[in-house]
Amino acid sequence: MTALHETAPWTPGEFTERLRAVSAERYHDRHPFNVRMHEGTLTREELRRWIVNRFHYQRHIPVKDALILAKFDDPSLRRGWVRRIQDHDGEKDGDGGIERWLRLGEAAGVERGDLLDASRVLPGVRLAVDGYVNFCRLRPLLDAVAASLTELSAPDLMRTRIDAFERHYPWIDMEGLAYFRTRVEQGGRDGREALGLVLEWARTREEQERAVAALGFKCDVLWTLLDAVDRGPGCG
Ligand SMILES: O=C(O)c1cc(C(=O)O)c2c(n1)C(=O)C(=O)c1cc(C(=O)O)[nH]c1-2
Repeated sequence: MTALHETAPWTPGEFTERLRAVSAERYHDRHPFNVRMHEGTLTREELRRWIVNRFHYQRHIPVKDALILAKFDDPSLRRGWVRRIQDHDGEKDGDGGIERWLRLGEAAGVERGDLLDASRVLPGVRLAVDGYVNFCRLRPLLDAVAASLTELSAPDLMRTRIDAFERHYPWIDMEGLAYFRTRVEQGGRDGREALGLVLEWARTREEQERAVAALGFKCDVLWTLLDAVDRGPGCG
């Protein structure tokens, strides 16, 4: 009896609560570096270091989404997911999220070439991003899609970030914030879509727990990335 009860699947409401609890406890909005960013106490050098290193994450998002895309066998699901790649890569040169992040860099005084130069990326950031890409490459579809559910928390973070940048970092050209403005809507839509898929696919308790663990792993990726940025270069 007890064993049966223990392994009974959560209701959709309970499952959603579990997922939201992971983000509430472990999302990178609570990281000390992010807290300082929003308080307005980052130096120019620290903010530029974050922009350079986060670009490494940004440019790998469409790569991990292509790996996820290859796991779908349903055309309509593929059609939905391919839009995420287009959001980042744009329809043509000069479009899309990666281009907007490059403009964010320029608005903060970082040359495009320095953003594109992967040799400037901190080792911890490289490992965190590799970890996320490989997770999506190697794990089942459910786990890979569940890992993207941090995006449920991203729109609120974007709104707070836009506000903090406008208030505390007037030396950044505000045109550069277009990346964050676009992600408020895109992130909300992506998060809702991914949640619908995860609720539909994870029917057993074991699958539900795997989804919760995947989201926890992704929170660790984002947290570790900020740890590395916070610590900064080890030498030089
Ligand atoms: O700046 C952020 O705090 C933040 C967080 C996240 C996230 O929560 O994973 C993403 C993004 N930004 C983002 O810009 C983005 O394109 C994105 C894609 C994904 C994903 O896992 O598919 N997360 C995020």
